Amino acid sequence: MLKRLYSSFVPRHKFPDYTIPLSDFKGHQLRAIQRFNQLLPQLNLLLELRDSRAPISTRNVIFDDILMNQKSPNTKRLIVYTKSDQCPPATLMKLKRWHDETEDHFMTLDARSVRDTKNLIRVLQWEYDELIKSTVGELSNNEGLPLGFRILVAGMPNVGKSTLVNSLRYAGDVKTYNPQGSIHSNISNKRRKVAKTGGQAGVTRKTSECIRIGDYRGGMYLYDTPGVSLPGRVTTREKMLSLSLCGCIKSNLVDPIIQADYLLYAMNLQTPAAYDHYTRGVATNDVYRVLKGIKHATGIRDDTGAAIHWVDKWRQGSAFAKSSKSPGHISFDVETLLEDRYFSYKDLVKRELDLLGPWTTVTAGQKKSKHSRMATNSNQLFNL
Ligand SMILES: Nc1nc2c(ncn2[C@@H]2O[C@H](COP(=O)(O)OP(=O)(O)OP(=O)(O)O)[C@@H](O)[C@H]2O)c(=O)[nH]1
Repeated sequence: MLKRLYSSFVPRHKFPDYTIPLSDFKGHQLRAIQRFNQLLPQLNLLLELRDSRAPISTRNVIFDDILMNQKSPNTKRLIVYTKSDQCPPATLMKLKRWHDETEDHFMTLDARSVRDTKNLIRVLQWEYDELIKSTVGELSNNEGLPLGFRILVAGMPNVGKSTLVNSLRYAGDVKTYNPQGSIHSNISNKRRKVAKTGGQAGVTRKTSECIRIGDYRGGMYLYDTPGVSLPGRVTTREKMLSLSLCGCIKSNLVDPIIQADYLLYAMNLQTPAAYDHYTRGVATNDVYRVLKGIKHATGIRDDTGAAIHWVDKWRQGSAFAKSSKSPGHISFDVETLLEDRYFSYKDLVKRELDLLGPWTTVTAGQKKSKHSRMATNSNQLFNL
């Protein structure tokens, strides 16, 4: 029955040309970038987090630029795609191909899972060993470097940085560990929570002090950082919508009905079964038809309220959790649906670096008067 209804359905292949803001860049994010630049010479690894539901949109070209322009190119990068529990399997295959092409190291994980975090710790220990081998020449018994292994956890707002920092801190300290029993277990021990987490963008406002994880070779040390958004000139309308669905920009920046329409657009390109319980099994390009079904199912009275409710469920990742008939997860980035001959990740990286251009004029640690500081910031924001 559903198949028959879908077979005549043609999804939109282009999203309508709505006007929406193209940046959510804030003053504290600029300060975070200044702090990155300050810390860079003593860092061993940049742990760059991206949301696996939107691997393209949550990629921040600013980190590429910072790493490329570092004076002593010692800092390595490991890309971590979080929220793997909500990642469509097809995206995983794409990630492997893309990163093979660019020769980046990457992994996917659920930042709340002790098992996944333990795997990450093993990778970090391996990186630490490699660093010791390359600097000292050989590995000796549990001896580390004088400053330990220093890691900066960075990424867009709300991708799960603080959650991962808490998990790493917890998993690094756990001495007895049962891999079977620990899958997806939440870090519930509040005493171990060193970083504040939350479902909204911008919870972390300042780069943390060093946080020690475990005692491997004298310890590994983390810095938790505020999420950094994209400058306006490297964003697109679709990117902002994707970021909005992931919670990486303030939820009220874009009209909720437009967000709901984008969600519908993405679902139609993947699986209308993700919403058709609201439309009696019918696939549609009409967002108001879906909102009508949501209003009916929830008792919400207005379209905006229904749109907020629907988008929020997807943003939090709870939309499928309660449904036994889950048709799978949705990618918010439509690039992940394109065949390789229509989309090249490598080209995208290059294109975004060109678009960003020479922008890193922020000099770390400069002391300025309040007035000149505000002027610099607004000029830089203007340039962004
Ligand atoms: N399902 C799922 N949820 C996650 C995962 N990682 C983080 N979250 C949730 O995502 C939300 C944001 O997590 P945070 O750790 O606060 O994100 P952040 O990157 O530190 O955010 P900012 O402080 O705004 O930069 C929280 O509600 C977390 O519970 C994950 O791997 N899977």
